[in-house]
Amino acid sequence: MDQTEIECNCCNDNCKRGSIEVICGSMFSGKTEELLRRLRRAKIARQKVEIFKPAIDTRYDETEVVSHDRNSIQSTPVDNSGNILLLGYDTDVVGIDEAQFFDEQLPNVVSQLADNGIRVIIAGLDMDFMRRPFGPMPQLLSIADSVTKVHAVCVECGHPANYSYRIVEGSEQVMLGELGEYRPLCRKCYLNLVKGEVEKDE
Ligand SMILES: Nc1ncnc2c1ncn2[C@@H]1O[C@H](COP(=O)(O)OP(=O)(O)O)[C@@H](O)[C@H]1O
Ligand SMILES: Cc1cn([C@H]2C[C@H](O)[C@@H](COP(=O)(O)O)O2)c(=O)[nH]c1=O
Ligand SMILES: [Zn+2]
Repeated sequence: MDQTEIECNCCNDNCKRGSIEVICGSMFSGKTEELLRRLRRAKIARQKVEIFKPAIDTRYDETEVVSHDRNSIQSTPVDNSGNILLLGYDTDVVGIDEAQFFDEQLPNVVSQLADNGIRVIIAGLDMDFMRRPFGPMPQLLSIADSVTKVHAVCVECGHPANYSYRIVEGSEQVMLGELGEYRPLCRKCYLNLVKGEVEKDE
């Protein structure tokens, strides 16, 4: 049994109780890798798996969920969370990547799926580049049966990184990007760079 999977005491089988698992952290923390690992294991267990991502996330591929290491899995891009309810109803496991980009109905949608016996596994950024809670993530974290917080490596000092620092201009919350646009940083290095920005402006 996976450490993060909920152990069932009533039987050793899949008793279709449904659950919500959330994987969160900064950019490059391994959220997508962890999502892919759990989904692959479910497929090996011959479970029916459906994977969704927001249609706006076209960074590496239109339809695949792709990690920064270029591991991938086929997914269905959807432009709102209601489509996940329609398309994910008749399955054992639903995977959702980049959950921060979905609308505020996503917590309601995943609750309905889990209440109908589906295991829902969600990966998303908990904070944006200004360390503000991102999209529906706070609500998802509060209704989750299990939460896994993963960390990247701070590119400045090598300590665990909790934040995604934006290195390009732009104050909009949503801006797709990779290492050319964002850097994973620990608290100390994040604050140092923000302080440097303020001093530059003065
Ligand atoms: N600073 C970093 N810290 C950790 N992993 C990094 C870093 N830079 C690049 N990577 C790569 O990113 C991979 C994780 O990618 P991914 O699962 O797509 O992360 P996330 O979905 O959290 O952005 C790691 O396995 C590693 O190879
Ligand atoms: C911090 C931050 C990130 N984004 C974008 C950048 C990427 O396209 C995704 C995160 O992808 P990952 O799989 O977690 O690496 O989100 C954004 O739009 N706004 C932000 O503040
Ligand atoms: Zn650091």
